[in-house]
Order: sequence, then structure tokens, then C-alpha cells
Amino acid sequence: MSPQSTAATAPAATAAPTGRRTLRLGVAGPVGTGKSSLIATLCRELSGELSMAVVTNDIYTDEDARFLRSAGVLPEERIRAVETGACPHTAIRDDVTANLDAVEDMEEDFAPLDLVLVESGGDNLTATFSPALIDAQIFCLDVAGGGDVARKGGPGIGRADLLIVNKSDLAPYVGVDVDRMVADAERARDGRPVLALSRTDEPSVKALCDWVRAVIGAHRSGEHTPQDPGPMAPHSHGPEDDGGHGHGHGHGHGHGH
Ligand SMILES: Nc1nc2c(ncn2[C@@H]2O[C@H](COP(=O)(O)OP(=O)(O)OP(=O)(O)O)[C@@H](O)[C@H]2O)c(=O)[nH]1
Repeated sequence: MSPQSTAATAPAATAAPTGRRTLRLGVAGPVGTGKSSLIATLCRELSGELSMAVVTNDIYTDEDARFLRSAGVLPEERIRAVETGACPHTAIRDDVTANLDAVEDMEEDFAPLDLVLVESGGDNLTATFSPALIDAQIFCLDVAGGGDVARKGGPGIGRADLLIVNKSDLAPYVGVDVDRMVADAERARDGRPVLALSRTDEPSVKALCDWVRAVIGAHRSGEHTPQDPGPMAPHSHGPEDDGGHGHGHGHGHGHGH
């Protein structure tokens, strides 16, 4: 793989003097699907064997970073917040400068890092990371969003490196057939992996960790190629979307959640 070779503005992931190469892994998905919890789980499970850091994105707050710090899953200084001040997808796709700065700072401050997790602010079904920012990405849905969501497709569902169907423990309470939701998602993904996850289901947590380890291995050996799932669908903001705070980039979302 040639990491970030697609973007002149994106230098290759910092090759630490030891030769270890950091995997930059994005986690995107609609609001409340469990992105922060998934990242907390990964930190809890993997920080004993990997050197890790986290960059969170929120529109106006550092709430996700505070949640992760209070969870005590990593030393506080390894968790940093980027306040996007605009739609989350802007900072992970259109102008990734603030995130790239944060990721590079982390890689420099804690070299050698094995894994930097970048959490997108909760957005809609079409928000994905630019390969100028990350090497691989997880897209996170949950059963509470409804069993039909996986069928709706879109770049994250269709082409993220891993699709998570999260909170599988809640499926009986929300009338969702997890196996069917996973099968629908697999159909939309041309063989790319789908994982039903619950933080309370150990085998699923282990499968998630194994996937991350495998991507790190492939990244190091040059077998992993960052994919661009594709851009946002064209869209436009109505005044009610704007909430009076002025996005300034003239579009809106079809929130799918
Ligand atoms: N039952 C259950 N609840 C979960 C699971 N994972 C996360 N949650 C809950 O789902 C809610 C949202 O989780 P978060 O991790 O904050 O979701 P998020 O996607 O980071 O949310 P935003 O940052 O607001 O977009 C919280 O109440 C979590 O405790 C899970 O595996 N099972």
C-alpha cells in the first residue's frame, strides 16, 4: 500500500524511527450508534498490546473526548478533541486539515504509535472519511435505527472497510432480526465484512479486535490499500436544518437515522 498517496496534502503516516507505521482508523456513522463506545471498547481491549491514541470530532463540544477520558481507557493526553464548528463530514472529508494536524501531533508526541482512532461526529448515512485523513474506516449502524437501514446503502454502508451492526443485544427489544440485517448489509457490500457487535457480547468484541489487528498487519506489510467510499450525495440545507448557526457551505442532510 502507499498510504495517502492520493493526496499531496497528506504525508504518509509517520514512519517512526523504529519502522513501525501508524494505522489511522476512522469510525463514522449516524448519531448515537455507539461510535464512542466502540472506540472505548477497542482501547480497553487493545491498549495493552498496541500503542494507541484517539482524536474525536464534535461540532461544538469536546463531549466525546470527555466521555473517553472519563472511561479511563487510555491516558488522558492520548485523547484529543477537534471541534469541527460545522457539519461533521466537513472536517473528515472536505477539509481535513484540523484532523490531520491532530493526528500528526499525536503521532509525533507518542511515537511510535500503532493505531490512531479518529471518531467522526455523528452525521448521516452518507458521511465518510477522506483517504487523505485515514487509512481504513469503520461505519457504524445500530439495530435501534431499524432493520431496514442496512438496505438503504450509501457510501459508508456499501464501501467502508468494515460495517458494524451495533447493539445487537437490543435487537429483541426493538424487533430487529440481526441475522437478516447482517445479510442485507452483506448484499450491499460486495463481500466486504459486516460484524454484528455488542459490547456485552465477548465473541463479537474479539472479532472486532481481530479485524483491527489484521488491518494493522496488512497496513504494515503494504497489503492494505486505503479506499475512498465516495463522496456525500448532493444535498442542500433548508433553513430548518441550519438551526440559525450558519453552516456557510450551503447544503443539508437526508438524515438516515
Ligand atoms: N445496549 C447497548 N447500548 C450501547 C452499546 N454501545 C453503545 N451503547 C449505548 O448507546 C448510546 C450511544 O452510544 P455512544 O457511544 O455515545 O454513541 P456515538 O455514536 O458515539 O454518539 P454520538 O457521538 O452522539 O454520535 C449510549 O447510551 C451507549 O451506552 C451496546 O453494545 N449495547
